[in-house]
Amino acid sequence: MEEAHQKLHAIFVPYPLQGHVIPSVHLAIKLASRGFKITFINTHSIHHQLSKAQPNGRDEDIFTAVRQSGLDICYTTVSDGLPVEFDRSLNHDQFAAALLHVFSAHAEEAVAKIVRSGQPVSCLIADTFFVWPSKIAKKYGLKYISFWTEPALVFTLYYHLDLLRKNGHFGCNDACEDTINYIPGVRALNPKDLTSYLQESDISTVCHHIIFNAFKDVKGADFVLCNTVRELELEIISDLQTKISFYAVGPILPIGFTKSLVATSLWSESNCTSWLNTKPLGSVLYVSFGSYAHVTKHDLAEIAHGLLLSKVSFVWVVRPDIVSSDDTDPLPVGFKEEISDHSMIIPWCYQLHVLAHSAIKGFLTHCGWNSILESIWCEVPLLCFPLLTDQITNRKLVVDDWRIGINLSDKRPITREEVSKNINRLMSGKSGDELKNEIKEVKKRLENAVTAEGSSEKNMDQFIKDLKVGIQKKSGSISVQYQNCLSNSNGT
Ligand SMILES: O=c1ccn([C@@H]2O[C@H](COP(=O)(O)OP(=O)(O)O[C@H]3O[C@H](CO)[C@@H](O)[C@H](O)[C@H]3O)[C@@H](O)[C@H]2O)c(=O)[nH]1
Repeated sequence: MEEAHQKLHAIFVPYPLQGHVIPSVHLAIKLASRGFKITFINTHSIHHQLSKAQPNGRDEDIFTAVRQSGLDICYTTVSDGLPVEFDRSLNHDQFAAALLHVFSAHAEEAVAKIVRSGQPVSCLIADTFFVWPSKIAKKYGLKYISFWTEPALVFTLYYHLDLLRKNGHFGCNDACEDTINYIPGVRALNPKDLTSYLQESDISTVCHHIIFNAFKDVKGADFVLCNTVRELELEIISDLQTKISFYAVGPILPIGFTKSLVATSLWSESNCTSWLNTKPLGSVLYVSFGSYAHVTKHDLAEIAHGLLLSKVSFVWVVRPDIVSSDDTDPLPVGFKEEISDHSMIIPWCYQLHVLAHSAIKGFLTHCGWNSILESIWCEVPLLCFPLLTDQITNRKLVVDDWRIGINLSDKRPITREEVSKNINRLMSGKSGDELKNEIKEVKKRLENAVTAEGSSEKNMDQFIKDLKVGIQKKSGSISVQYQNCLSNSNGT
């Protein structure tokens, strides 16, 4: 009874995309193992895809197994405003518009329902890319904890949009090409390393509206948790902490690397362990472009031919919608036959297992932030082919700052010769060894951060302490707000 009384109850709403759901699930587990009660809310669509991807295809509460292990995590689902079977990958802008304009109503209804049920709720944890959490948190008297799943560098760029505008680097016809040296905590940044959205001249798109509104909303957050490590982005984080309650708590990865107890894959995982077991140590290239970005048919063909030219063995994740979900067989004719048993093509896998396998030597990646953290953790150097959003900026961190990866190509469009040359640079010779040594050093920083005395663990302790103090201070006003809110929603 005593323990139940002290438990902090957080409602957790992840952004309904694979690269956000995975770290959100693991953050939820981390918080639950620190004594939180969590109510985790997926969209119906994410839940449907997770269920379909399960070997048994069963429509289950994804947290059943962790609850049986003693963690207090409840699970529910809510509509994102679109029919479950709607092809969100093919109709990206319509999906993004639903998240921008419609999802808040469904999210609010879900929050209101939990609050009205009489359960004591103290906070709302939601992805920074949502445009509504601070308003809903305020209405229901909850602390708002914003979860940022990209590096702190990208957060600070969006946070300082006004500075980028003022200096002619964003939102003008002829964007200035001078080095960006005025963002606090960021030493110098070439405009070509800004996120794709910050480099576009049309800033009236739905994604821009999401960014503008989300970064207005995050200014009302009580806390920001970021999936990064203080030692990797020290100056940026130090500056952000002078402005907001920002905590670096990464890398948020499944503990111990054993298969996660919670289903987090949106596609069925192919098992390539037996095949990898037949390959010599450090001989295979892992290729994956994450869950979200599309590759053009031209680039896909050049990568395919470049892989063949390199003669390196590879495991390539070719998602069913990698080019587009209405082009289900986009690889060059005869490619699959040509690779035979030398290499492997799969639609999806449990990436952490593959990266951790001793046969894997390098990772050709789109530079999604989770993939970068996972690759560092497994000490696998990266071959970078960023496609959009933060991936452009993440490449700069990997290649220019930390020197743990190289570019797939310095020119666009990419050519098969360039692809093959750089695969061989990564997989053999001096540059491969240098990258391996560097990545071992960076891995140490990640590893140290999550030890009991490490920065991320301490930041997590501090966050929980600060949250409790904040909740205690606000408890008087919370109950008043909460009562008002209940009266309003009951129409009294
Ligand atoms: O076959 C696969 C391929 C990927 N993954 C996992 O899927 C996640 C992919 O995440 P990420 O590498 O970050 O790429 P995206 O799916 O593209 O993630 C989106 O979200 C990220 C975090 O916000 C951003 O950094 C990216 O740019 C954005 O596209 C990782 O955890 C991978 O381990 C698998 O489990 N199996």
